[in-house]
Amino acid sequence: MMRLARKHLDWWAVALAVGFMIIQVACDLSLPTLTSDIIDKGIANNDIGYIWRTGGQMLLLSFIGVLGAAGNVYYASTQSQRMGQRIRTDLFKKVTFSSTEEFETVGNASLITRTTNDVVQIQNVMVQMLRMMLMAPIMLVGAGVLAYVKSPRLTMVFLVALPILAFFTGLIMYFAVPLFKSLQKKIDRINLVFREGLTGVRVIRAFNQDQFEQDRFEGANQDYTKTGIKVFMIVSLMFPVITLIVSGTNIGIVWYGGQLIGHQAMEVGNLVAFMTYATQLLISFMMVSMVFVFLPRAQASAARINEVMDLKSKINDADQPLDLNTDAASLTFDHVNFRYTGAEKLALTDVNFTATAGQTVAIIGGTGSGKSTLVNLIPRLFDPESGQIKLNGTALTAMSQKALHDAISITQQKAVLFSGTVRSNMLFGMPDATDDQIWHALDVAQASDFIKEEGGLDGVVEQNGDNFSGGQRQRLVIARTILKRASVYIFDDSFSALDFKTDSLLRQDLRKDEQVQNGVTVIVAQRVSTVADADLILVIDGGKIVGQGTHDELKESNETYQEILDSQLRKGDTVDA
Ligand SMILES: Nc1ncnc2c1ncn2[C@@H]1O[C@H](COP(=O)(O)OP(=O)(O)OP(=O)(O)O)[C@@H](O)[C@H]1O
Repeated sequence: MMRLARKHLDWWAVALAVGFMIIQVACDLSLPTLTSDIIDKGIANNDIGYIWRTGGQMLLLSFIGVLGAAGNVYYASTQSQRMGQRIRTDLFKKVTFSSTEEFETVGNASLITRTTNDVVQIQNVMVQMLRMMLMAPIMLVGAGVLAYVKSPRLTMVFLVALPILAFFTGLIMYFAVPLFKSLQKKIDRINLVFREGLTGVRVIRAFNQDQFEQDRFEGANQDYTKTGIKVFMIVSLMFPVITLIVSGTNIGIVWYGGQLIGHQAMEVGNLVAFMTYATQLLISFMMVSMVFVFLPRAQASAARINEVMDLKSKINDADQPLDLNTDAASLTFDHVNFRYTGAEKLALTDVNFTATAGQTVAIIGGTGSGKSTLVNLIPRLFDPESGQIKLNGTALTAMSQKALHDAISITQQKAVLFSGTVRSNMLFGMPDATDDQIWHALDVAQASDFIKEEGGLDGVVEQNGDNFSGGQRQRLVIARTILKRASVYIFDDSFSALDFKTDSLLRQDLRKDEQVQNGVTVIVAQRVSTVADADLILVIDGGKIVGQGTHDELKESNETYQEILDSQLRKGDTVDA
């Protein structure tokens, strides 16, 4: 928590919050003494002028006290909100610009809770700390000293009241703190079930699992609610206990103070002032305790946020990145081995090939054979265990990730679109593209017809592109990939959602596109018809390249390729390149 506070609070604003708080506390503490003076000097001597003067002073001090409180609230609130905003920005940056592998250990649902709810916990405690944690100790010491000045003997009452108060507060904290900590984990669980329910809503309905999912969510929801009720019941005990102790202390003070007045060892005004100081002292004590009750929850939240911020990305830039030559495109895999973290087996073994500008490399293989793994190494989503990948003659690890990503245009297996318009989605890879360039990319991707029907480039794209069919979404992301000027164009299983005719037309147009032909094209596919016209086909099986060559060469000599070909021809597919 301190680490986050040090990083995200403006210390000048904290200093101002402290300054305003000191003004407020000083005014609050001076009022009981003035009340006592009015009683003992003004009323006792029937001095109306003194009463007016002192009353006026009290009014002025109250007004200054209110200004102090307002100043403190202003800085406490703005600083805690700013702190929240800055933490959220940092978290988002960290998640967006780091490699994905590390975040899998935290999980998406928990990441969202950490960016939202955990940050709110910290904000709430920070505003309390900047108010109560500052006010309470000053008030506690100030009221204690002033009460002692009024009557040292009567101060003994606190020797009884404070330990009782400390005992009950300790008891409440003992039970509440662990529950507060577990609340955050239970919110994670709610988010997880909610997210799964939301993203899988169609599957849930299709399999008639609505009730099962609802029960699962209800379970998580009830678990959170029960813990929440328990913890807030425990905390709410604090108020009656404090009221009881404050009232008990006042009774003690009146009883003992009355005796002192009877023996003329104390004045009435001083007793009234003493009672006010006693209340201020006990309430301050309670406020400090309350912060200590809520602090552990915020500490737990801070630890969860720091855990994300401390995640070290395995993919880093070289100290002095080399420039990337973009004139002559080439892609080389030089004896590349790759293993997923913690996996026993290599996911890719000794992958070796080179492709140059204008060439198309196609990767074909069965499900789980390692096709996506291979292409994911190109944008450095992961780094090889051994061997080297070179882009335009430079090792990927020797250039900056920004230069690398600038030189790659990729369509992932899952078509990802963002809410906005067709144009805003297209400009994602090339912000300065003209409308003509966008229409050309849409033409090549066989997408212009339906885009014209859907309102042109200003047509709305809903979240995830939900207002388009799977095949249309796929064509839109292919167009986005074509639009970007790059050295390597990667299409990871992008043509599988297209019908044979569209697939064939698209590849024909891709071959004619000058910009794409200036780079290397990598196509991942399961259909032989999609890869048949490639310059180099890599047949992959169990992470190994078991054959490479052209369609005609592989058809003659490669057993795995022949098996794939046979199975697809049997199913009635045609190899129409
Ligand atoms: N993040 C991951 N962590 C661990 N293992 C993984 C991960 N992603 C994939 N694998 C494993 O690596 C192997 C290759 O997976 P990959 O996704 O590259 O296959 P693919 O050929 O693209 O399959 P498909 O055609 O079904 O998409 C599989 O055995 C898979 O279980």
